[in-house]
Amino acid sequence: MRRFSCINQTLSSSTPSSSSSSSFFQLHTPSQQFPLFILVFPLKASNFLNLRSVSKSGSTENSSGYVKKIAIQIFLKMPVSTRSQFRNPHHGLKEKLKALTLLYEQQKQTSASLRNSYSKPQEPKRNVVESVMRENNNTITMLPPHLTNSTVTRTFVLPEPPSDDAKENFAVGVDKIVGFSCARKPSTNSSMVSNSNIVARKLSLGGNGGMVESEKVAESVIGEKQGKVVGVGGSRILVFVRVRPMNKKEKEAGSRCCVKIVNRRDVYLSEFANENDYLRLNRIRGRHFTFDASFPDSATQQEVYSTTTSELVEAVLQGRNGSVFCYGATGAGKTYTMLGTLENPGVMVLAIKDLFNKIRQRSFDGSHVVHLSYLEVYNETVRDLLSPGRPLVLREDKQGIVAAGLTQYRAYSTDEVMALLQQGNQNRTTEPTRANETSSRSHAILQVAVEYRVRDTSMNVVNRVGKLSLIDLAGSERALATDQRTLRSLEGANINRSLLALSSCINALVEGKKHIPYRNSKLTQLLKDSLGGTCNTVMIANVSPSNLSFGETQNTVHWADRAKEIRLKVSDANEDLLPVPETETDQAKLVIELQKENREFRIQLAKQQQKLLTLEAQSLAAHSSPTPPSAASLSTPPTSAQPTEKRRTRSSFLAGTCFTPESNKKGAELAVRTLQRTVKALEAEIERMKKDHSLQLKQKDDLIRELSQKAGKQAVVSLDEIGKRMATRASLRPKEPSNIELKSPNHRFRSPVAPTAKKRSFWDITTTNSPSVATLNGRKTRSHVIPEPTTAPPPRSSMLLQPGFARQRGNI
Ligand SMILES: Nc1ncnc2c1ncn2[C@@H]1O[C@H](COP(=O)(O)OP(=O)(O)OP(=O)(O)O)[C@@H](O)[C@H]1O
Repeated sequence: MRRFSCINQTLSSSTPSSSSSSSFFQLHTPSQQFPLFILVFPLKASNFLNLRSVSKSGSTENSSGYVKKIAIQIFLKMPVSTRSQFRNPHHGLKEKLKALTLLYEQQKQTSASLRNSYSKPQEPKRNVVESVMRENNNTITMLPPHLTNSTVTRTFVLPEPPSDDAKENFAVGVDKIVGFSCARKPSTNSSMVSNSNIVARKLSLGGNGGMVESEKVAESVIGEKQGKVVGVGGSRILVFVRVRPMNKKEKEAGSRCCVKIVNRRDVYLSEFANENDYLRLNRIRGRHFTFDASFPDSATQQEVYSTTTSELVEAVLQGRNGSVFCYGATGAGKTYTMLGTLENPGVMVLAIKDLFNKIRQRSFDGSHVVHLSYLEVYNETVRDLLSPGRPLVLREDKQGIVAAGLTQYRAYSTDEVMALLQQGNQNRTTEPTRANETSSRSHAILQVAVEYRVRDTSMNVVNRVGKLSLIDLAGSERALATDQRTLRSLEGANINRSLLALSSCINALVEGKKHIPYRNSKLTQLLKDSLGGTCNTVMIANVSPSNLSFGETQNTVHWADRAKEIRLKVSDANEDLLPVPETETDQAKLVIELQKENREFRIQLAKQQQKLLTLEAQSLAAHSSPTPPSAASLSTPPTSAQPTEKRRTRSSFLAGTCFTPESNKKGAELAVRTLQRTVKALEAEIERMKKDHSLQLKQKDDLIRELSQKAGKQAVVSLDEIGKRMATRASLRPKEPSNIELKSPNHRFRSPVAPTAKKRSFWDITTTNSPSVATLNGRKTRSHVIPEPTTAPPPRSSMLLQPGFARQRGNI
């Protein structure tokens, strides 16, 4: 018995906490001591070593053999059910699994508690399990009612957004499960913790697509500057991803967001699956991609345009080709991105507006001509959207693939283009499908060609043509996603066919194959220039945020990621040197020479003006001479006709002797004072002249009044007498020498007998025609005919009385 107890002790110490120890004790529950020995059999060799040592210490020889014997006896005495436990090979494994599960749970709880204490440092540490439970409870209250009944089994943790320059795929701990909300604002930690029956698996690296090696990034030609993606040299396609907002249908279906944009570039895809779907849970993968820029559902149309396309518009104006195309599942927002709505115009509209604005700004350097065409590829036929008719045939010429007979409209303004675009869209094939009410069933290509001529430095005429292709692809789709009706499925098949051809081309281009299968579809033929040619290309991948469209989203993002690797040929400006006729060259040369001459003259003129200003300044300084100007000179202000000689002599005088540099300041002060005095004198003179003038006017009016009163009293006199006694204002004026030439227009109204009167005035004409007026010296007038005033001197000749005459005071 002593030996047995020793063995028991040894066993207990060798298996302190393992599951085998627990089963060991369970087997001990019978009161007999025998079962103690039963466990000896499964024990390892080390235990036997212990046994041996015990037996040695207990001076028992061959103890193991003895023990074996007893054990066998006991074993044989055992009931069959108990014996079978030892034969079952899986029994130990099960126990091990149980122990591991327990260990895992413990570790999980520990990490949860650590995380909890990190996110909420104020909270006192508490039991790990309790903490996890509390989190879970929180989440339950946030879930929709149909989800709250489900069993809470897992904790979800949102990955910390990687820092801006993190180039690795995001990965969390092996056993962590991640998921995130689709709220526009960054979600809080608590909202990330989900316990529904839908679980999201950890984002893991999924194939090549997710790989963003540092070299790749370093090699990347993209630079991000103030939110703008800048392509350098356009050596590869720029790829962008745009997530549309969740629509009503998706919200009603209780779908969850499976796309998350981080740092404006990184896209995280997360698949959600029912937690009971074990097989699927094992297969699904979250993925991480990086693009040139990624737009969340809150991004505006303008943001998308300025980040993706505005650079292309600039390049088109320099004679380069550019194309933008949207790719994505049906209803993912391609048409919204390209066309937009009236309130939120899309890339096509914004690009055209921008193009015309830029043309207006730079129209000085050449004449721009804008041509526009709009076509669709529907069921593998090319149709003109601006003037619908028969299908068009694609031909290849030196410009590339062209649709023969396609209407090229010359556009002069943005409004005109808008109208054409609207007209084209009305002709475009759209049908409601299950996935989208206004599903585009065709690929639409709007092409704007800008042609302009400029002269280079050697006066050659250079013709530049830049083309911008804006492409709204039809949605890639599954037949189930649309309709099963014949026409729709045929459309779908054709759409998929062309998209498949597109993806084959992308693959071939990425792999650097010599043969690119452009000819597989009309779409790829038309996109040949955009994909592998000398063209700056932008691809916008549109995705839905809903987990119900996860498959389509993953496909789209996968292809977008592939497309990133497409290299483009270096694009030169499309320039042609045009032959210029000789006469035109001569004219152009003449124009240039004249312009040059003109410039020189302008410079000379500016210099002369400068000189004049200097002279005027000097003349001002001359006025500030120590001898103040005389009163006479003050009363007669200097006119522009004043001889400059005088000023020059003064300036030379100043420069010569009178003023030394020391006395300059004094002289300037003196000049200011003198000028002030001059100004005052001039003002006084003006005032005096004003008074004189008003006095003269008053006197003149008095005289007129007096004369007219006298005229009323006079009897009728003979015409001869009247002729002799007529008084006019002119008669009151001092007599002028007859040889003075009249210069002022007022003089025209003076006496018609004046030998200097050259023109007949309005007065002359009207009075000549009036029958009732008197005739003076054979000339009819409308003058005031008055009897001879007693005071007035007898007039030498008849005069016209005109208002507003200035006369000298002394004559009245
Ligand atoms: N960024 C967005 N903001 C607001 N609404 C959007 C956005 N993107 C798409 N939508 C809306 O989603 C719906 C489907 O978009 P749209 O028609 O552009 O999809 P699509 O990819 O062109 O589909 P299809 O390939 O079937 O033509 C439209 O009602 C559109 O207004």
